[in-house]
Amino acid sequence: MKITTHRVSAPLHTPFITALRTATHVESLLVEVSDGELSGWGEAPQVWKVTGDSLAGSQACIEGPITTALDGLGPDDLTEALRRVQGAAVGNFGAKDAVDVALHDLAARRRGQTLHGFLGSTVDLVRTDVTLSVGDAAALATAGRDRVADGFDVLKIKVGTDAVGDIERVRRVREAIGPEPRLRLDANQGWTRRDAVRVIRALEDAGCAIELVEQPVAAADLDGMAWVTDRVSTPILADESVYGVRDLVAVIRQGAADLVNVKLAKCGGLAPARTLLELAREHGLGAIVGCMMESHVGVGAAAALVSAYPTTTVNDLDAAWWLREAPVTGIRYDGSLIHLPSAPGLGVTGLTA
Ligand SMILES: C[C@H](N)C(=O)N[C@H](CCC(=O)O)C(=O)O
Ligand SMILES: [Mg+2]
Repeated sequence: MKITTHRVSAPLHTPFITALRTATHVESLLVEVSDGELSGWGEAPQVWKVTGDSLAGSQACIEGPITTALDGLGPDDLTEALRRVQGAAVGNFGAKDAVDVALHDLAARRRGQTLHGFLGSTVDLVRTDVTLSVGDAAALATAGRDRVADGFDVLKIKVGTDAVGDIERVRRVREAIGPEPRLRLDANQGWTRRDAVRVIRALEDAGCAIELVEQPVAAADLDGMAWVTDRVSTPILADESVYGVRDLVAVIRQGAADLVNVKLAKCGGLAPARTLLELAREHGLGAIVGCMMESHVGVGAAAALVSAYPTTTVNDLDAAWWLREAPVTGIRYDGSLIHLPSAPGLGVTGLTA
């Protein structure tokens, strides 16, 4: 098998702003694994402020230890190939994700199947929420109304930059969109535990009907997250606190959250993501599948996953919707619905530009 990497810098139509970072582009390494005839595709997004993965680091890992680990292996032994990818290096989840997905994609194509079909799915539509960037109350209220008009019925508001102001911002969005659309919040680690309880209780008292609050406190502060989870009625979703199985076990043991956000770029691809979803299910923890700011390749793989392994609520797979133009063919958005491709694998036929 031959592995080729392509650096992609794709502009967004609107800046994506969280408590951790501002992105104007998706910066990704697209990875192509070829058997000489067919290619499977995967994606390693650069997210310095979340995973710490960079294009250069992912490229070095893929061209170095991962390529060495796969040396001499044919495309038919998917299980062994996936095992070798995970064992090739410590960390480097973006690099492992890209090659894991590309290997799955190649295996699906070799059978003439879509990736979601290969994973066992019989559905080709997946629902997503849409994110509202950090902003002032008026801008958020307008963006909320616009997204509902675009056909989204689950909105995720980025908060966490200023706890007191967050209460008013969220209240204004709820007022602007009315009672029907679901609202969820993502603080991206921006609050202290006391801020988190104060904000969430204020929103509960104001009747804002928040579906869930994602990563209220610092990733490493599981005690703090458990403290918050114990003190509010709104479900708490662990994101940056959970990369792999060890992290999820810690969250479960401490009762630190009600749900977990599984992302391919945090755990290293489809195989480890399935393990996490299974573990969450066995322990009665809710789960969603999310994404980093990444393109149709990474989001397409995550959408294929949830079409085969349903989660407990609507997933957070809007990243590719933010792109001004698609750098590859594959999934397509229609309001809150993601149409999975009918072409083999992820439906990627090469770079469009
Ligand atoms: C894109 C998705 N809706 C999202 O919000 N993901 C973020 C991290 C994305 C990034 O910073 O690249 C999250 O859930 O924290
Ligand atoms: Mg998050």
